[in-house]
Amino acid sequence: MKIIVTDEVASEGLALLKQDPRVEMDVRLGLSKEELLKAIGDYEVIITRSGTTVDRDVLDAGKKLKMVARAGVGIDNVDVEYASSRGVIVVNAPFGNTNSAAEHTMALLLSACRNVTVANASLKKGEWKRAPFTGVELKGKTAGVIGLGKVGGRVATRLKAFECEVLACDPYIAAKRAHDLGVKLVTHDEIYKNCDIITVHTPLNDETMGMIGDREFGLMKSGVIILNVARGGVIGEAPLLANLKSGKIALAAVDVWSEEPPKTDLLKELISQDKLVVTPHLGANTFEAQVNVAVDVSKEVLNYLDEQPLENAVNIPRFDLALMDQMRPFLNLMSTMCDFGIQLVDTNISKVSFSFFGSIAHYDCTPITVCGLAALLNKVVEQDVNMVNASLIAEQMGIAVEESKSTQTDAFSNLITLVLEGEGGKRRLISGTLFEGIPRIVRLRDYTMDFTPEEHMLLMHYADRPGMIGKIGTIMGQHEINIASMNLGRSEKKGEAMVILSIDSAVPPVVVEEIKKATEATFIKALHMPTAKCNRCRSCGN
Ligand SMILES: NC(=O)c1ccc[n+]([C@@H]2O[C@H](COP(=O)([O-])OP(=O)(O)OC[C@H]3O[C@@H](n4cnc5c(N)ncnc54)[C@H](O)[C@@H]3O)[C@@H](O)[C@H]2O)c1
Ligand SMILES: O=C(O)[C@H](O)COP(=O)(O)O
Repeated sequence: MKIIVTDEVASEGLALLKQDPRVEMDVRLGLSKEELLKAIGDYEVIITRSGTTVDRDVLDAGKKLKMVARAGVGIDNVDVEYASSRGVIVVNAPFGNTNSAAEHTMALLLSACRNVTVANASLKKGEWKRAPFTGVELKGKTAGVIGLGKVGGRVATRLKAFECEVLACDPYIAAKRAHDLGVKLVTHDEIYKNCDIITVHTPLNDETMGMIGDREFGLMKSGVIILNVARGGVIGEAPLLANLKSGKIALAAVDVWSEEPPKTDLLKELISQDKLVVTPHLGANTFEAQVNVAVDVSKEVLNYLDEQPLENAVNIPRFDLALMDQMRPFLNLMSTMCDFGIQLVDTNISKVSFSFFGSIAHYDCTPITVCGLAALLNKVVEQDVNMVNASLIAEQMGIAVEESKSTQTDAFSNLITLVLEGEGGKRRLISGTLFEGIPRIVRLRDYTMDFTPEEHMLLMHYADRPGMIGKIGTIMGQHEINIASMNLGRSEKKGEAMVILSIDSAVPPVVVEEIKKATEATFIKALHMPTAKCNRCRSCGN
């Protein structure tokens, strides 16, 4: 697999990939957009930081691209929605630089409060000035944390250690988190009105872009201290400059910019302000954090190569890692049922229903549904369908997807039912379960069955009468096709029968035709299930 690394990523992480014989890696830093567009077509994985914009152009040019791996938390530089539509997995490293960003926030806050940067420059110039650099203390101040996630939570804890009263605002967290951190949860406006120090720790998105602008600055106390170590643009840069100049903001510190590196006159003027401490996006730049995020994304790339579950994919529905071992056999069952079911459909599909019964229904089954959808669509569209783009492709094709769950079940502790509906209301129903971790199909239409799908099978439906099995066996024997097992479902004696044969090799179309004639089958289909090769194996779970 060819990997391109376009930002500085710690060698300790990349070493994990380099030592893998399946990986061919090129580190190409400082590429212009044109250069990246030219190069990206050769690669299956791009490893980046915030310095590389992975937009539509890059994703379109990345014809072989399977994964965008962001060695850090913010993914605002990646067009995740477009990547998803193209089936490209986006992973990040959401934990490795949290502490680094929180410590950097405190470093900037203390630098601003104690005039460290300006006093440092003054002394280095040969001056000895003390009174102009008189600072302010954190103790006793009210500090507001906007975004009480991983970084915000750590900043809150550190502010408390400095004896600040901490207010926080985050509409998406449980009140318990604020309670556990010992901070008071308030509204955005209460933060603006009451705080001496305000620090933002939200992602940059449509909701948070320009979140702090003229109105919000208008609500703030005079002499407020403002920090942005989250993303450029969360605090409006023009109003920040205006309020720094007017003195409404006493001090500020900014690590992140709407344009990096900053080139506009506005940003240059903002950066030049004495009351503003600035750094060039250094929040995550500690040796510790860089090793952490590099190792984390490299492990994700290896997980992808090994077909193991991804821990930090941002555009794939997934189970909690703790549940993964328990759920993997159900993913296999679902793929098997879908591979089987789709071969029975001879019209366009208009609706797919996935129903989960029994103890499995206690869990979020979305990953199993999406896995099934991907298995189905892979068989019907040219495009490569995976768990990233399956739902989107179904929507584009006008296929309705339904999921239902019930903890009630009759005979099995767990049961999954797949219903495929085609044109003219044609329905195919398949129910499956796991016996000791192995997929079993236990219902086809209204027939009770019991078989483990195998690589080669023959399914048929005919009027049950004596001698049918013998006829089938004779024809198969004449063509030297060995029957491994047979399962028969009947609604009543001498009624209709549904028969499934597992065979050791494929049944050629002429033989299918011969059997059809001999049995007067109303339905007959030779099925090929390459994915079922492993169904007899009890250990690998593939
Ligand atoms: N300067 C750096 O180098 C650096 C380093 C790490 C993280 N970051 C940035 O810091 C930010 C936070 O990172 P994190 O790891 O803590 O992310 P996180 O996802 O753990 O936390 C973000 C929090 O913001 C909250 N939030 C979202 N919208 C909000 C809104 N409108 N108002 C209030 N809260 C809102 C979310 O509920 C979440 O709790 C991200 O933008 C990340 O990119 C920057
Ligand atoms: O979002 C992040 O992880 C931080 O902002 C760090 O970005 P960087 O990896 O470009 O330093």
